[in-house]
Amino acid sequence: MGYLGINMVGTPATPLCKIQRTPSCTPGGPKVSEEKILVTVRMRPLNRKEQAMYDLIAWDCIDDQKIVFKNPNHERPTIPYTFDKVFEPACSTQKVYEEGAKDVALSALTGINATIFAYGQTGSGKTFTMRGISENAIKDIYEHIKNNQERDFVLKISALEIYNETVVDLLNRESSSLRLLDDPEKGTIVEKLVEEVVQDSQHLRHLIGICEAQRQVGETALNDNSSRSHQIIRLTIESSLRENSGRVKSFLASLNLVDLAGSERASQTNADGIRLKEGSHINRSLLTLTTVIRKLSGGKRSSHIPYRDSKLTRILQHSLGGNARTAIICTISPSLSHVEQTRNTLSFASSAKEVTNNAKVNMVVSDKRLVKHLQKEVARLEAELRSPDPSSSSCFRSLLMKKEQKIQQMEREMKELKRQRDLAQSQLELERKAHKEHKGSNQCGPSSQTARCLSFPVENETVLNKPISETRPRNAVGRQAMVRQSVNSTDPSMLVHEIRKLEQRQRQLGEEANRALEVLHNEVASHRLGSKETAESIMRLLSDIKDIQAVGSIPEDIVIGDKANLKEELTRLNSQGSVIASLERKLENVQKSMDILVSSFQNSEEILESKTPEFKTQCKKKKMHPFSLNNSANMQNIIRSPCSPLSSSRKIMEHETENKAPDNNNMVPCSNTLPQSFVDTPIKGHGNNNSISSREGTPVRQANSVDVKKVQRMFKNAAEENIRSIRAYVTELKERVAKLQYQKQLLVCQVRTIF
Ligand SMILES: Nc1ncnc2c1ncn2[C@@H]1O[C@H](COP(=O)(O)OP(=O)(O)OP(=O)(O)O)[C@@H](O)[C@H]1O
Repeated sequence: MGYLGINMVGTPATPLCKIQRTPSCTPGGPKVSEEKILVTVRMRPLNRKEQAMYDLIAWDCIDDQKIVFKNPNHERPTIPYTFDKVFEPACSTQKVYEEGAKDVALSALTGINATIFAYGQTGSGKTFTMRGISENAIKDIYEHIKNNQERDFVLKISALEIYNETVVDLLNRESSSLRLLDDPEKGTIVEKLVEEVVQDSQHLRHLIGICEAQRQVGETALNDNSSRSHQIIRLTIESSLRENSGRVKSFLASLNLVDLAGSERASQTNADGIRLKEGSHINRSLLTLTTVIRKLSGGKRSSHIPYRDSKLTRILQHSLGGNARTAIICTISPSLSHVEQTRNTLSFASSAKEVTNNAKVNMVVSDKRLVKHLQKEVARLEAELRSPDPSSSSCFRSLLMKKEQKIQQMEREMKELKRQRDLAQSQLELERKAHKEHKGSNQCGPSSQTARCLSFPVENETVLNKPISETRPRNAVGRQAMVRQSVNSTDPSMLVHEIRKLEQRQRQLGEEANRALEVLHNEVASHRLGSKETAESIMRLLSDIKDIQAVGSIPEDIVIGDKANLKEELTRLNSQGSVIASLERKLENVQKSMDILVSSFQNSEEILESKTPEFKTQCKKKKMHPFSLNNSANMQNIIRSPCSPLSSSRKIMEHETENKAPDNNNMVPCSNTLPQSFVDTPIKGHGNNNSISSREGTPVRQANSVDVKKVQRMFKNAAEENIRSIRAYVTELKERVAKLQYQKQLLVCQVRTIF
């Protein structure tokens, strides 16, 4: 015997979520949803013992549904019992099955639980009837399977007996008492009850035979072969149908074939000892069964139903007012001697027929194809998670890296664009300020012509051509902005560059001043003007300016970008502050010297004019101070200078000298690095003192026929204008030095903020 490894057997109750609550039509029967228990009564014939005792038949089956107690004495009429069917003693088991069990039994083939009871006193024919019912059911079940090839049927069988309130597995006799467990969906189940798959009808019959053989039997006064236990044979039938959609619908139901122990009282069986004990247990289960039936029949479903008072009622709970179709065949003895037991049986049957069950089709809907597909998909995903595809992961990784690189590049571009925007904004601001300053500088004064002759950048021209009071704030803002830009760029080279530019400008100023003083010296010397002290003063000025140039020179070994060198440079610049102040003072002295020269020149003229011709002649003969006025050729040079600011004097001379023959021997080239007033004036010792040059390069011969007084007046005017020009130039130099000093101080302050 092969057992299926199912440890628990209960009334089939598929999971609620899988049950399709559709009314079903049992084979040959109506649709079922709610119905009362089918109760029939079978009366056996008088057995041999009863016949031997001349026992009377006390019951009469007046029709197929009514049975009535025959009153032997005819004292009073009795009320017949009415049931679904009443089978007289001559009725065959086949007919009992057909009319009292078949419909219910075959419900299990369509997913409806079914239970067939045999209830009656001992020896009334319960076992006899149930054997016939089982046989017919097996035959019909397999006939149905044979006629329904489109469905797949699986039959399983389990069998137990309840003996003295102990559950015993009839298919595994070696097992001990089985426990009953409560399952939320299936109800009461029997733990470890063997359930075996049935191969065919013969196999089923064979197994049922084994169960019969295993059952507890004993001899009683009423039955030589009395069953002393309640036997439950359970057939579980599962039928499946494959639909075109791939879904599978399965019916799952059980058929309980129950052969109860005898319901007689112990006294009636003359029981004592073991039989008495058996009877008490038997009666306990039967008493509970009766109580349950009576309560269920009274319509008291809401009240407590004592299913749990006996193992029999616990196991058969679904069949008693639950999800099952139930048929009870009450077997009775016809003999008058057992009339009371028969009355009890009929009373029980009368109650049972009032019990209503609520049978449902137990259908399991499973989409095996879908389930298989999902299972495969899950398995594939799990495998992929465990060992991800290297190609796909590397592809994702490289894609991610590319994205990150692109993001970084965009961030860099954004940063650069922001930087360029900020730079453009600052440059625009500087340009705007420079433009404003440039506009202001276009309104330059009389000295602009001289300033433009200097080789300074336009920016400096702007500064230099403005009065200090006006240019300082603007210049400070522009310079600060430039230095701020240098600081912001953290480039020390820009600071050094700025310092060097200032130094260069200072040096250029010094050179200009030097040349101016040299010209002045020559001029004074050629005119024999001034005193000896004046000449010495000018010489000292020349020497001082040369010293300033020497001091202002920048060491060439400055390493740009070196902080230490920058600090040294800063110190040096600070020390030059006093030098510049000194220069400023000396330029003031130059100014004073100019004033003295002018006054001395005027005095000389006055003295000269007051002298007699004799004195003039003496003067010509006498060798005078180097600054004597008898160098008329140099006077002419100054007067005739084509670039001199004194254009009126030049025009006069041109007018006076036109139609004169040219002299090619006294040509002096013009220089572009000096103010025109000085460039076009030959420096003494650098050319022929007796020659006269013009801008056009046409030599002018000395005119001896010109009136001396007129010439002297012309010389006087020209000298006065030249000296005024020199004085204005020196004044400009003074202003420029002051501006440079201011710029340098500003730059020094800005450089200090870096450190
Ligand atoms: N309808 C019947 N026709 C002929 N014989 C029957 C009929 N019913 C029962 N018998 C016979 O009566 C005897 C007792 O029957 P059975 O064993 O089935 O009684 P029982 O109710 O099962 O008793 P117990 O409860 O003690 O097991 C048997 O020998 C059986 O053959």
